[in-house]
Amino acid sequence: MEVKVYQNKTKVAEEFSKYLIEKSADEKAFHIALSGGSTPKIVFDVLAEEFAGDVNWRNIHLYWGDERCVAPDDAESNYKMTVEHLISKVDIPEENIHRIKGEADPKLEAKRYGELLEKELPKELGLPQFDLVILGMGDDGHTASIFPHEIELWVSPDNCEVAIHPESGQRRVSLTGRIINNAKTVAFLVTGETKAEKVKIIIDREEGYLIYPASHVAPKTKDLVWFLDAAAAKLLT
Ligand SMILES: O=C(O)[C@H](O)[C@@H](O)[C@H](O)[C@H](O)COP(=O)(O)O
Repeated sequence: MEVKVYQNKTKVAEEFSKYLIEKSADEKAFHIALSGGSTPKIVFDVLAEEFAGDVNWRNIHLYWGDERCVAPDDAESNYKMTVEHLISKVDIPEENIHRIKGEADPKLEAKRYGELLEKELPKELGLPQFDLVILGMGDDGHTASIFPHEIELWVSPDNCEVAIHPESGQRRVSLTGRIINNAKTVAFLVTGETKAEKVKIIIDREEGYLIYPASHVAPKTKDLVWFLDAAAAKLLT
């Protein structure tokens, strides 16, 4: 595991953009699962506005680590956020975009998306393998849409599950641990002071850390990188 700390969100976005460019430089398909939330917005803006010319978008295939069960034009949609902050600004072929259909029946969509991963992604150890999974972490230590109150979803035998947000009750389709931990690389993008406590507990594996889904992110390749701003990293020694 590698922990990279930068002074602010913009610097995190810039350094992650450079990291992505380096990782995806080979002339072959690069399959990425994106996260939702507010941190990626800044990263996508910087990537699209400052580094777009350095990425071979024809090789980039976008997927989502989770999606809210809403229409694709709903303000809550991770897909809509990604279109606004990234996809609308770069020359990525439409056929390279594999959204989770938030408007569909959640159970049926979790099944469909799980089958899509089997079909579209290369296999490693018999499971679909992403080149890169980008994750955020909630203040409660959730990641993707695996929340502490449903942590058993992490070990589901399926590629995707239907989760429920603990406060809003909103349903979501989420990748599960078997896919996330089968990725070649996992990058956490975590910023802001509200994350500092969980970042410390999880990275330093303090007592009780396993109740947080983010603590179960452990790619078999060991290639796990935390991109943090100083605020989220402030309790790390
Ligand atoms: O759909 C989502 O909301 C995300 O996938 C979620 O897991 C997010 O990454 C965390 O909630 C952190 O969000 P912030 O980046 O806004 O802190």
